[in-house]
Amino acid sequence: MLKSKEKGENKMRIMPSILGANSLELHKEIARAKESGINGLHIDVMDGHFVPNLGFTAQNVKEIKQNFPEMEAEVHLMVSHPEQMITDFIDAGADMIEFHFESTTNAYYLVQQIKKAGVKAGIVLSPATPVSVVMSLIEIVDQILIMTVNPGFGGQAFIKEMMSKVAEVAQLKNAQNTDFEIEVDGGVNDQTFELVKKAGATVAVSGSYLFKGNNFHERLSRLV
Ligand SMILES: O=C(CO)[C@@H](O)[C@H](O)COP(=O)(O)O
Ligand SMILES: [Co+2]
Repeated sequence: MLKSKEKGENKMRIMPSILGANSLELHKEIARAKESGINGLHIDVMDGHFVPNLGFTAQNVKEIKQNFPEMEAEVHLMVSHPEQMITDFIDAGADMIEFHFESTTNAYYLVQQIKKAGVKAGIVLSPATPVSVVMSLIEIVDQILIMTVNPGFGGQAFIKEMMSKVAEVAQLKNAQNTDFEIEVDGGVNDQTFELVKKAGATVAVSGSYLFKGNNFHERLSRLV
């Protein structure tokens, strides 16, 4: 993709992670985000194997899209063998599927498969994975996600050392004249957001910070 010309104020996009929401009131929680002007949701999928926790399913994604068709559904796969699952999430209506580089032996092929279905593809790097692994993918991915916590749970502390990786990806993006989003996920709140923005991220996932308070809108406005 060619780099877009427009460069004004770097207004970041916020993707609320519904893992931080009250699961018994998911419809209300998503409506709360929507009323605050949110147009996309981050949906964590876990298999109890790649990470020691369980998350949302393709059926959940389908129901979210049925109830909130205008919300972009960004699916974060934290599973072993993501290639065995992408069809389910494509059929469920996912708009973006991102999977961990560490979880598959053929990341390039998987990105191709996702994109062939008309869905955006993202690659995710866990904290220990260096940025260099994405070199062969930057021409074809829509998003690179730098994890700012170890994957698996919401509510963890932000790893600020990951900011050098975000800056490295931002530099690569400039140098290569390619266009993709740079996302961070984990521990993003009103204390850490500025670091993320300064490092060059364009999208930030935030779960517990946004959902655990009783004023979603007020918390969001402290970020953007
Ligand atoms: O993928 C993950 C965790 O593995 C995230 O999407 C979390 O759900 C973000 O939650 P907070 O750290 O913002 O509470
Ligand atoms: Co996530």
